[in-house]
Amino acid sequence: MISFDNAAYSYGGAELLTEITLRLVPGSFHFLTGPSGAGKSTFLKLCYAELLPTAGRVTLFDREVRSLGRDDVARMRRRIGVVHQDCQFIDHLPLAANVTLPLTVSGRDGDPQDLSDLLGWVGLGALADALPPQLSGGERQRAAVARAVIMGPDVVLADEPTGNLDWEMSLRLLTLLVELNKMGKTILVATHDLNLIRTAKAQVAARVLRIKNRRIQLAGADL
Ligand SMILES: Nc1ncnc2c1ncn2[C@@H]1O[C@H](COP(=O)(O)OP(=O)(O)OP(=O)(O)O)[C@@H](O)[C@H]1O
Repeated sequence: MISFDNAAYSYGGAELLTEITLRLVPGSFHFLTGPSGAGKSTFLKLCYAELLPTAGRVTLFDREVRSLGRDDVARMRRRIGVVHQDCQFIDHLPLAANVTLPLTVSGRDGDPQDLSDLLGWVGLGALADALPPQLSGGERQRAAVARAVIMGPDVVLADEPTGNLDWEMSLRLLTLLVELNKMGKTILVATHDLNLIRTAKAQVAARVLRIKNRRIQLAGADL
């Protein structure tokens, strides 16, 4: 689904990530961890072709990312939902319009019942008309999950989705990600919250990738 073959990335100086060889198979659940600045967000960006590897190969849905034209990338992105670290909502649009923005941008009309079901699933059914600045951090993150899945992606990538949330809200968000995985979606969550990873491991067969010395390794049971 997403595979890295001896891939590397550099912002111009020394390589930030190097010799990355791994595969995210359909239906898998991975965490990505590592110290601040290690390259977690950069790795996620490589996973949705926001960045192209500076060496080696990254393949999305059996296509090498460097061979993709602009339309191919747009098509690919519909299959990959991203929960961004900072949510990036449009403040003057109500929550429902923010969540359906990916549909609007691609010229599709959403089914109002589907939207209502989706907002209900993330626990925001009563806040469809609220403006983003009126939402709490946890509500914003759950809205970001709803927006990431509105196009029915195969893969969901989340960048520190619980970064600013208290533990109860973090668990609620984790539950949504676990449920998405149970629906068959491939999940990758960047986080430095080891408690969250330990808790998740009781609920789902999650594997942990760790960035160490610019490389990404599968972490053992030593979490
Ligand atoms: N556009 C850019 N140009 C140059 N350097 C960058 C750019 N984006 C990120 N970096 C640098 O690359 C390194 C890795 O950044 P990245 O955001 O991928 O790390 P991270 O592991 O996600 O960090 P955090 O946990 O703090 O979010 C950092 O040193 C950062 O300053």
